[in-house]
Amino acid sequence: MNAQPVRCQQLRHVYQMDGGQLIALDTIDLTLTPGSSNAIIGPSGSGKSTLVALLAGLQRPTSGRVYLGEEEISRLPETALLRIRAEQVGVAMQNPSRNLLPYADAVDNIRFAQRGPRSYRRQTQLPNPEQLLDELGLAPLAGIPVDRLSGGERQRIALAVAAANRPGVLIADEPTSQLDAANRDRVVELLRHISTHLAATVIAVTHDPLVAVGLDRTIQLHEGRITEDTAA
Ligand SMILES: Nc1ncnc2c1ncn2[C@@H]1O[C@H](COP(=O)(O)OP(=O)(O)OP(=O)(O)O)[C@@H](O)[C@H]1O
Repeated sequence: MNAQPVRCQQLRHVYQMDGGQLIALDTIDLTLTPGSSNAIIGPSGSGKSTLVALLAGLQRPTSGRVYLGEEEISRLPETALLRIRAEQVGVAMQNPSRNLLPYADAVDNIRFAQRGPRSYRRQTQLPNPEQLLDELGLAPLAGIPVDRLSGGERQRIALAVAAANRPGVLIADEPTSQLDAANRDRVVELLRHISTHLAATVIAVTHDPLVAVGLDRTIQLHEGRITEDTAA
C-alpha cells in the first residue's frame, strides 16, 4: 500500500448529550502529505482523539468531509468503510496491551492482525511478519511472548502490529504516554521509520512536545480548532 494523503474539509463533530450538545471539533481543514509523520497535540478535551477517529473512519463526522487518498470515506457505506479501514488504516490504541495478544510473540500477533475481517478477500499481498519486523529493526524481539517484553518494547511491537497490513495511514494514540525518555525516543524514531520506509502517513496523538518535535509536522488543537500548524 502506498502512502495515502489524508484530507479533511470543514470537519465538525458534535456529541449529543443529555443536557445538550458538545462541539468537539469545529471547522477543521487539513491536508496531510503522503508518507509524512504528524503529531496532533493539545490539552485534554481539545478534540485530538475525536479528530483521529474521524480521519481513520472509526467515527463519522457530524458534517464535513474526510478523504483517504481520493476516496471520501465520510460518505462510504459501512461495508466499504470496513474494507478501507482494514486495508488502509492501522491503529495503535493508547495502551499497547490492548493491541496485542499477551501470550503470543510478535510474529503471531502480526499474523493475527493480518487475518482481517472474514467478509471479503483482500486483493493486496501482505508482508511476511519476520520480514516486516526486520524492516522495522525489531527482529531481535520477534520470538518473545509480548507479556515478557518491557513497556517500551511492547509499544514498538504494537506499532509493528498496526503496520501489519502495510496501511497507507497509521494512527498512534498517545504512543509514548507510559514511557521514559529513552523509550520515547525509540518510539519516535520508529514512527518516523514507518512513515519513510513503509510509506505510511503517520498521525500520532500526543501530550508530549518532545514527541511532536521529532515528527515532520505538529498540529495543535484547542477547544476543537487548529490553533497552530508547524512543519519541523
Ligand atoms: N462519546 C462522547 N460523548 C460525549 N462527549 C464526548 C465523547 N467523546 C469525547 N467527548 C468530549 O469531546 C471533547 C473532545 O474529546 P476528545 O477525547 O476528542 O479530546 P482529547 O483532546 O483527545 O482529550 P484527551 O487528551 O483527554 O484524550 C471533550 O470535551 C470530551 O469530553
